[in-house]
Amino acid sequence: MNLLEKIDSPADVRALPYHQLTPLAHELRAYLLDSVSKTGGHLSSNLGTVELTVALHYVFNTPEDRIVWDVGHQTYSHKILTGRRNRMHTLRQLDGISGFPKRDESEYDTFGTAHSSTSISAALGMAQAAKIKGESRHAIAVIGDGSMTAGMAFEALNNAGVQDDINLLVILNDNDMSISPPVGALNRYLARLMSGQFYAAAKNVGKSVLPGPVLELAKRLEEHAKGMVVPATMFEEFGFNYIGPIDGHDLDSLIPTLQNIKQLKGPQFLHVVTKKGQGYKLAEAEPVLYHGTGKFNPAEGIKPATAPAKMTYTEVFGNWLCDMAAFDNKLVGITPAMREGSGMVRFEQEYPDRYFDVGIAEQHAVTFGAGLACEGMKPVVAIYSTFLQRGYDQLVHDVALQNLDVTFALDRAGLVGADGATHAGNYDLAYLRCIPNMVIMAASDENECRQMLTTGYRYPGPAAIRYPRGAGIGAAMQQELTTIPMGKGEIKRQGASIAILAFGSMVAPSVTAGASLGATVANMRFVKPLDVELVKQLAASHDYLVTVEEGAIMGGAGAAVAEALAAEGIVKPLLMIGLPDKFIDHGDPVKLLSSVGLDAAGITASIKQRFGNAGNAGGDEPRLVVNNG
Ligand SMILES: Cc1ncc(C[n+]2csc(CCOP(=O)(O)OP(=O)(O)O)c2C)c(N)n1
Ligand SMILES: CC(=O)[C@@H](O)[C@H](O)COP(=O)(O)O
Ligand SMILES: [Mg+2]
Repeated sequence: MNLLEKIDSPADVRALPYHQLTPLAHELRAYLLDSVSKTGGHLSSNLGTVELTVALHYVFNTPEDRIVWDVGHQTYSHKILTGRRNRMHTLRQLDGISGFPKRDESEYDTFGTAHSSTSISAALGMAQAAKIKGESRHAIAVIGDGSMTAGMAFEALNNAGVQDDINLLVILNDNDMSISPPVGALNRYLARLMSGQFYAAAKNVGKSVLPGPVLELAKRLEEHAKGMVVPATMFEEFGFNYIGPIDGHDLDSLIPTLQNIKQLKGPQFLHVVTKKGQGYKLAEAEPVLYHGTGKFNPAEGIKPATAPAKMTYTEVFGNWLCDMAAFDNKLVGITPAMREGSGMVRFEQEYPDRYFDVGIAEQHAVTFGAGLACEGMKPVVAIYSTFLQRGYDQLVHDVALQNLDVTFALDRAGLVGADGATHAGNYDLAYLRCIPNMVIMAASDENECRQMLTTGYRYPGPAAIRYPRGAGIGAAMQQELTTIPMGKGEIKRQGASIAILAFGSMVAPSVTAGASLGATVANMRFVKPLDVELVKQLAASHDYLVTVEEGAIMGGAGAAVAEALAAEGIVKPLLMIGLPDKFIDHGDPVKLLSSVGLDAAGITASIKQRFGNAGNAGGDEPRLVVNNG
């Protein structure tokens, strides 16, 4: 490890003699594998970008020259080379380094990423700023083939391609993988470019349409071109100077090519071909399995997971989807490139004709579902809460406004842990609740999640069911596809003085807190339509009301209760417990929930702090203060 230990910044990389760059890359890959196997994290994408990272920091004057990484999950080598090698053991842990680039973590992290396909837009902004300020820096966007499938990437290409005098380089890291195998026409196009068919086709076209002397010239060019690259139409049509495809693991290709490109003006597009998992055979063979890993022994590889004691909500969804598909042939399942994460592997196997992975294209996923619903199909859009933010206008404008029958299965609702603030599903209750026609449910356990999915699916309009990342509470599962009464909550425990109105994942800790306080606990189930009668009943029979949700307090479920009380003219002390108005960084999800008071102890403490000991069994006689104003 003697070379890597000398690297505290990219300047140290640039000071190395050229012949030491390949050994450095080898050491970097070994360090990466060792470190991630101990902490967990994104592995196969990082293994695939070792050489590209070394070459970029060697050729460009970082951080003056800006690198924007897309999705940003492949930046561990970048972090190691930019002074964070000794912090890699804290990766994605509370107060540790992020798994994605973060501006407040390092000057070399020029743009915070993690949601895909933002890099070209951001790099273009940086390039334009440099031009306006008369600065000669380069702006480089490194974007994967999966991330290239998002519309935002093409919005940026379209805009950049007509700005001829900027220093912008887009590097397409083409490993022919998303998380799952990539989908769509772009992947086929890139495969053609890589396979050389394009080159061969160009050669044949030359022979068939060129007259004598010009054909002779073409033949000479062809000989010359064999060692070069064949311009690809699409990226050139967007106004970029296209170079590639070149081997993204060969420093002897990467470095001179980047050095040449550095001398060019105007938008440049370099197509590099890499292998996801490069250099670690097990990851090369199974890049999906090694996309996001837990801790494992690299000598043995990731062991098949032993059946967990409790089912995950993702598994509940995946099983429900297959069960409902068997029952209803109008069901179609849609995922924006998250087949594994959303639990749809079995559904694809069993219902391939009704399974649609649309690529990293959340906007399209939602409106594609709307189109299906117009024709009487029953689309289920399986989408992480955070990624639905990408398809928000499509949900409002294309689904809710037309009151179309689309079901949204919102996984990763609430805090997600290691991925941190960019992936937290904290806002869906707030951003959905204000949309007319929406039904919004929050599952309190695995069985209720199944029932809510059925309820939402059978509801003839737009419905969202939110559930957290990870395992449930171990609830017994009913196999029947049963529904729950629309808009109705339920009392989980009867107490006095204090009533806790809990939503979704907060029901279980609220029941524990309620027991210690002698409080009543309601599982509200629906954020919309809210069970207003239950709210009124609890207000009439208790002195104090508390709402608890794993979502932003602002505009969330508690706000719905407050609005209902106000609408009914009921004045009652109300404490709203939920996620505060700040971004919550990465860390262990249990510790994160505790840090914001969203566990039983925290809920109890907040209630005691606000209402004193009113909650002790018995407590004051219930008083109803009605605003007769
Ligand atoms: C908007 C958005 N949707 C989905 C994801 C989840 N996601 C993370 S990485 C990834 C695949 C990215 O593929 P690619 O860009 O080719 O990078 P690779 O992993 O192949 O290096 C996806 C879908 C995301 N980060 N952002
Ligand atoms: C980088 C990215 O966005 C995905 O890989 C994400 O990290 C998946 O999250 P889960 O691990 O919760 O499925
Ligand atoms: Mg890829």
